[in-house]
Amino acid sequence: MPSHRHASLAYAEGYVAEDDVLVSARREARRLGIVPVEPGTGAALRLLAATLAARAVVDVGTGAGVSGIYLLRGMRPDGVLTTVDEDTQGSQAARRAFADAGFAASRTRVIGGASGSVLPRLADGGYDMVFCGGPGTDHLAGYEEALRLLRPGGLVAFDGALGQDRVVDPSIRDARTSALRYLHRQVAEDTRLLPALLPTGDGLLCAVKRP
Ligand SMILES: C[S@@+](CC[C@H](N)C(=O)[O-])C[C@H]1O[C@@H](n2cnc3c(N)ncnc32)[C@H](O)[C@@H]1O
Repeated sequence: MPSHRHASLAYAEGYVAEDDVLVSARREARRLGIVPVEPGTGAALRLLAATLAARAVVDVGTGAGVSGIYLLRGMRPDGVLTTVDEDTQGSQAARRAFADAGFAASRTRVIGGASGSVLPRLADGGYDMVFCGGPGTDHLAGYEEALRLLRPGGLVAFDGALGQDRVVDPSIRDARTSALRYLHRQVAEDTRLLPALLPTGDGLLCAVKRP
């Protein structure tokens, strides 16, 4: 790797500056022991939501609302973010962060519960984008649900896809890393999808559902 590669990646990660609302949501996440999306990943999510002119987005793993704020900032002004988390403290912090960011309560559906029980209740083909920001071990289930939830031309994105740089090391075979490798293969080979693995943050695996 060229000598400045790491510096370039760090530069890219911080390229889009975060405002006070995001800094405060990030601080609250840290206080609650939640790991939010990296700034570069957030900027990518906002970009993707804007490119889709997204009106309906699912955020799996609300955390303290950092990914949700980025998504809402990319969505259409009348768009609704459906965000799911089983942790009530994080969800309360996210509600406050969305209000601080100036979003009306009608723009968010903050649903408490495990993704495995909430996602099956959401409408088939009703969403422009699904962001899976929960644990990598849940991504496979998220992948199956996302294909059902997305409209044709919609996009799914998985955070943490590089598994803290463990995925590229073939000697590492723990369950989480193996599950991520399996997800990579499934998404790459799925003829219904057009994939790309973006090396932002801990890796953002994206795929568009072919129209
Ligand atoms: C990495 S954090 C998400 C951070 C958030 N996307 C952000 O950028 O602020 C992962 C979140 O997933 C939630 N989570 C983990 N397993 C879950 C499950 N099975 N169903 C719903 N939420 C889950 C955790 O409570 C945690 O808040």
